[in-house]
Amino acid sequence: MPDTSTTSAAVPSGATAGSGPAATPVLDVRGLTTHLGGQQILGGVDLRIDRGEVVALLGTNGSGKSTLVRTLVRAVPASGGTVNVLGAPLGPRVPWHRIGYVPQRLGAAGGVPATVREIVISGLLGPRTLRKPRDWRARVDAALSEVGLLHRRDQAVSELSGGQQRRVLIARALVRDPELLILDEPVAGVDQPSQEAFARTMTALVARGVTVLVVLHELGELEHLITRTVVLRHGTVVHDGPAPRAARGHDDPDHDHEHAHGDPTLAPPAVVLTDHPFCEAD
Ligand SMILES: Nc1ncnc2c1ncn2[C@@H]1O[C@H](COP(=O)(O)OP(=O)(O)OP(=O)(O)O)[C@@H](O)[C@H]1O
Repeated sequence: MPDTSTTSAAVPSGATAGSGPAATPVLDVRGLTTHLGGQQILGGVDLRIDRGEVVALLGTNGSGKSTLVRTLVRAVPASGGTVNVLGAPLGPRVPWHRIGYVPQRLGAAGGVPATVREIVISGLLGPRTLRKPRDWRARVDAALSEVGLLHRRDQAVSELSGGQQRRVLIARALVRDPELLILDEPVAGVDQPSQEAFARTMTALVARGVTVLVVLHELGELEHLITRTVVLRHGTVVHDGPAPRAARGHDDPDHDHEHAHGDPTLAPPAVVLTDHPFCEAD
């Protein structure tokens, strides 16, 4: 894996992300390139996210959204550029315990005879320690309550619906009490109750000031929370700006919103490591 830490000089390591324009960004990505299977997937991505922002990452299928977030959590290696996360260059100095990641798929848990609680507990384990914190029971129960699955905690995760399994992964991320939450299509194909539970969870997290990067195909129930949209196309950012907001209904010919009609990727469209904490076998 390339060590991007040696090329990163944007932010002094250990700096604390704060508020205000001069504060250290939660995420600072410059010229990021990623290759997979011998092909360039990300072609020089620039992205800055400040504390408290809720950023939706959009784009058509295959535009590179998952590759970008997987690169940010070191699930796939960067091949160029610099990335700083919570003030540290991408690598072991990043405070991974302050970051929650929800992958697109259940990954390693699929087919494994683990209970809901065991999956969530795994979110408390770090890359260098398998020891649970003393208050693990309370934290696990709180995270499961947050996603409405406390009553399922002793059930095998394989017995849950796809939407419920996704909620377990969200609880696994929340149990870390993250400052930065990265989610990859958390509501794609999930049942309505799970979508509503997710929207309630996100509303509570945003109210607490958690910074969010979420891959989405459509803003849907999260539209009111999104502060910025970033659109990828062919592995590069083609739009980075305020979330489009319809002032009148979309059927109204005089409706007013900020996205370009001619470009479907700009319409209100369509939200996981060895020495890293989120290794997924998907
Ligand atoms: N492990 C891999 N090896 C080779 N190519 C890959 C790999 N993973 C993804 N790709 C390719 O990278 C491109 C971007 O895929 P990615 O999953 O990042 O897109 P996406 O925008 O998240 O798509 P979707 O919306 O369908 O999830 C696609 O062309 C895909 O085929």
